[in-house]
Amino acid sequence: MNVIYLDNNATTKVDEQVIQAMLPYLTEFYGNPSSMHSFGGQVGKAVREARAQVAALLGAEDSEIIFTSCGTEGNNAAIKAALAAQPEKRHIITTQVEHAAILNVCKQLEKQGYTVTYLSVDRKGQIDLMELEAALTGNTALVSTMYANNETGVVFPIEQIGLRAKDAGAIFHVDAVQAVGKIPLNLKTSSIDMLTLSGHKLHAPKGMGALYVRRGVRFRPLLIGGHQERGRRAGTENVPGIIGLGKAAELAQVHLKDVQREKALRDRLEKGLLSAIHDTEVNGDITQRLPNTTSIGFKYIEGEAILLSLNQYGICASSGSACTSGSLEPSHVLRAMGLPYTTLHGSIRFSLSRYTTEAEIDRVLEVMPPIVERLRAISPFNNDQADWLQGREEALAH
Ligand SMILES: Cc1ncc(COP(=O)(O)O)c(C=O)c1O
Ligand code: FES
Repeated sequence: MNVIYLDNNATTKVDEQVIQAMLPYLTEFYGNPSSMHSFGGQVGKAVREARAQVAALLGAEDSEIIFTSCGTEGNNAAIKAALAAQPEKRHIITTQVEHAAILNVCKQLEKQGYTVTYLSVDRKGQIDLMELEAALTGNTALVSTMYANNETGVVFPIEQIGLRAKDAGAIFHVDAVQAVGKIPLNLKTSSIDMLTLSGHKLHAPKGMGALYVRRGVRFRPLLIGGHQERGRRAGTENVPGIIGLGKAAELAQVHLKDVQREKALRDRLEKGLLSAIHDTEVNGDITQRLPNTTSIGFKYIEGEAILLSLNQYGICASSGSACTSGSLEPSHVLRAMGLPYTTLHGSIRFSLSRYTTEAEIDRVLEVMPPIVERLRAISPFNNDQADWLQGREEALAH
């Protein structure tokens, strides 16, 4: 059975050209980029080229790019660096809908005496800039928000957040793991101080990422050791991974030009599902959204049951973020948006990529209506019980 892969926000297929670019650095060019001999030196040159490719995608200087082991490392390093640079400040602002690689770091920092403001989101998944303004004080070291949400695709008003953070003298970090390669970026003209990206979301391998640190922003390394990455990230470089990320960045820049095709397929899927299946709604702000993502709530049924049924057709989607999907807890993102209980549990995320075809979308449109119909027929939660369930949910939340 052919797999129809619509879970690209969880991870993506490594591009064939990325693999080809990497291969020589797993075989013949195994030198250490820091070595004095030219055998290592040629590897160092390739690493410099990859850095330039990543910088070009972001509109950054080469020297502003630090290679990391993943998006999670980038986020950890950015937060810790921002706090270390301003030890007198003890306040952080983030949002309720961040990835675990931000939220769990913040929770740990709270235990260490920091105060964290978790900005709320509205029903569309958008933050309130007034709430941000009210939260900012002279004690705020860092504002860290995501560029685009991994579950809903909702894009935050990044520059408006950044300008407010800068006015208050805070460092502005952006987790752009889901945005890079899907939205054009130009960090030269941006208020972003630090930005995280992850290779495996843009057709490079897993376990590879980068952190952008604006020139002039004080940075303290997370990993201490050798002088690699200009002393900002110790450890012998993951050369094949770096070469792969560079190539993936170059390809992403080309692909950004025809992202409309992907968006058109996403819209076709969304419109098709909404018109064929009643009691269905799109979660999140559809005017400010990634071109590849749709999160759809199918009322009165369980998302996990839909996923299992889709799985039988070889269709991969997701009910929340891959990291938390084993937990059966409703998504913290959809919860923060205040979705009703009945939608919260029946929400599915479809995330497309440049490999998605029209035939694949049509196949999903073919199989989804009967799946939902069958599950609803056996669902104990019919319309009458929905109000009772919502009431119970609210009671439990208090
Ligand atoms: C928004 C966001 N931030 C951070 C991460 C973590 O990236 P990585 O898997 O490379 O650690 C992910 C991916 O799971 C993500 O979606
Ligand atoms: S894999 Fe995307 S949220 Fe963890």
